[in-house]
Amino acid sequence: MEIEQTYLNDCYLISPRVFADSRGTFFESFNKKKFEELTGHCVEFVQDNQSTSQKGVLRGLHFQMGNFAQAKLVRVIQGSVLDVAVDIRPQSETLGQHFSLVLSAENNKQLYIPQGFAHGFLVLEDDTIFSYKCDSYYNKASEGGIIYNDKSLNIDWKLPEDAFVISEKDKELPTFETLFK
Ligand SMILES: Cc1cn([C@H]2C[C@H](O)[C@@H](COP(=O)(O)OP(=O)(O)O[C@H]3O[C@@H](C)C(=O)[C@@H](O)[C@H]3O)O2)c(=O)[nH]c1=O
Repeated sequence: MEIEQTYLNDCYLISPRVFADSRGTFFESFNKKKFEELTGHCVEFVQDNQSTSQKGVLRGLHFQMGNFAQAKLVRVIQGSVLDVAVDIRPQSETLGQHFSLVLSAENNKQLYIPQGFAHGFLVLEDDTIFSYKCDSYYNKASEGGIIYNDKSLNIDWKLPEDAFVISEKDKELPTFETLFK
């Protein structure tokens, strides 16, 4: 397993070591001890989530507030997404900045998104399966979000917006400025 710090503090890119043989492949999708040794961060994941989506689906940008803030370890099991993590920690030097990358079943990359970030992804292939671990339980009352096309965040989603499929809830999300005014 290789872990690289991204330019956003505490946000890590993880590349598992993949073993291939005549049967297929094997890799450790999570190893708590190695993760903690390599990042210096203690993690206690309590919930695993999985979603399936068709090409063009955009989920996000989401976070949970207060005591229900969630760190997430995200990956793609089938297909591919453009994954985006936005630093919304009020005291952070990189407040409002984001990190994005393609996560796919082919590259097996994972992103560790710490608490205090908003997260979203755009699905790049039909029948994509997205899987993630969270260190805090889902709590509907603590859900927050930012509109995906927020002007100040300026995220390049790489595909034309008119093809996006977005939930009614996500279309109504506030701007970054509204949250941080
Ligand atoms: C996130 C979540 C949703 N649900 C329910 C609520 C709702 O009826 C249904 C679908 O929920 P949503 O529309 O919020 O699903 P989705 O838009 O996929 O939400 C997810 O988006 C990505 C970007 C994230 O980062 C996640 O943390 C999560 O917020 O599933 C749970 O029961 N547990 C959960 O942990």
